[in-house]
Amino acid sequence: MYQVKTYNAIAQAGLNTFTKDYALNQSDQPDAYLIRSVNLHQETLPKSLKVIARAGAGVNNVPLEAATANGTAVFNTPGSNANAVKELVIALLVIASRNLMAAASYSAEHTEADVSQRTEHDKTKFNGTELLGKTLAVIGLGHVGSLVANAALSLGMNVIGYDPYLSADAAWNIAKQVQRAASIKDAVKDADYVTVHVPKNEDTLHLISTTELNAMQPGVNLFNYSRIGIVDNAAAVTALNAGHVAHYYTDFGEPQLANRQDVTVTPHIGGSTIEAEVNGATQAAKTIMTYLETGNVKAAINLPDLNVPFNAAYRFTVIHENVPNMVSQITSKLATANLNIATMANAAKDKTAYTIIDVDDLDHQSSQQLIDALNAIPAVTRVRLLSHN
Ligand SMILES: NC(=O)C1=CN([C@@H]2O[C@H](COP(=O)(O)OP(=O)(O)OC[C@H]3O[C@@H](n4cnc5c(N)ncnc54)[C@H](O)[C@@H]3O)[C@@H](O)[C@H]2O)C=CC1
Ligand SMILES: O=C(O)CCC(=O)C(=O)O
Repeated sequence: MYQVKTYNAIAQAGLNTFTKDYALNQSDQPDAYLIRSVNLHQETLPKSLKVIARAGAGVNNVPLEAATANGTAVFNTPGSNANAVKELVIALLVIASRNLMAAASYSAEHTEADVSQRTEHDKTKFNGTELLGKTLAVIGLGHVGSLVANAALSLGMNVIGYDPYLSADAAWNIAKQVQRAASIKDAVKDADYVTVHVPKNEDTLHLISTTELNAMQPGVNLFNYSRIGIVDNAAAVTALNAGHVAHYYTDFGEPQLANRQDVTVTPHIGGSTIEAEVNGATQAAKTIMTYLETGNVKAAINLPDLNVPFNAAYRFTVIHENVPNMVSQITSKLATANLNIATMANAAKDKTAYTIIDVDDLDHQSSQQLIDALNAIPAVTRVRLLSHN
């Protein structure tokens, strides 16, 4: 029985995906974590932990180096909540263009009779603009950014995208009318609205700061529905104070953004729809089961892709450092154990490599000895033995 520890509110419909071989509990010997936004950076990952699945996109709450050193695979659920973020950003574009926050709270501030008398008079206070023909800059054109860009096009906006790392697969999702910018400055310089949809990492910290804000035209509306820190909030506040940025919308609050008419902070609700939560939890549960039962890897954050049909009786999976001579050391241990290899595959990603070896016969007496011998190879971080039962 596999032990799965969950953190945060995980959609029950997703948890129902687990088969009877999985126990959901708070075990201190978990095989898997299924998480959302919990910050794991201060946690010591237990040695039993083979996989962390993040229901959602961002993995900045997961200590990736520690996980890799522990031999723990880390996955997210790409795209599972992208539509939810897209719809929220489109709603905010409409809110921004039509002064809708102020207009919608208007009736709450007046008595019924007063409203009926004043409506026609006061409506001029809430004049807006249309999105049709306005320009949106989208920084990051992955799962969320591509949906936002395409939806904005369908509203008649001009859309300029910037994403120097766009994958070939992701490029297929972007409408050809989205113009490509060569730099952030080029993307934002004529934009009425700027939205960022990039992962948080050391390269994207303060991606939008004073230089980029100064490159925007006065009156721009800025959106950060990615992560705190991608927009330099201190620089954004300076630009708001100068009247250069008209309004800043973000999903991530901090004290300097509080109590301002020109800032809207939503409480990290970008992915908070029933549909997105079910999608994410279901995808995460399936990922955990596939990895624990077959060792196969597709789109892990810290392991290379490796997909080998599991047809043999037994499978060894070995996570190790990406250094020379590992495969020969591993196979020589199997040779010493007099084992015939049915299938073998190896792949590497950055500093980490992963080897799968299938065998048809295995003497149970000596299997633990072999696991110990593989674990004793310097640079091996985790060995697992899988079988079909
Ligand atoms: N507010 C919320 O609740 C949610 C927030 N997010 C966040 O939104 C962001 C985007 O998520 P996804 O679209 O799913 O990720 P993704 O990985 O599908 O796309 C990110 C894109 O950013 C691009 N990129 C990376 N560095 C860049 C840079 N320096 N400049 C320009 N582009 C760059 C990548 O090439 C990629 O195409 C992430 O930070 C994620 O954590 C995602 C879902 C919900
Ligand atoms: O609602 C959540 O769990 C977080 C969504 C999010 O920020 C993400 O998927 O990166």
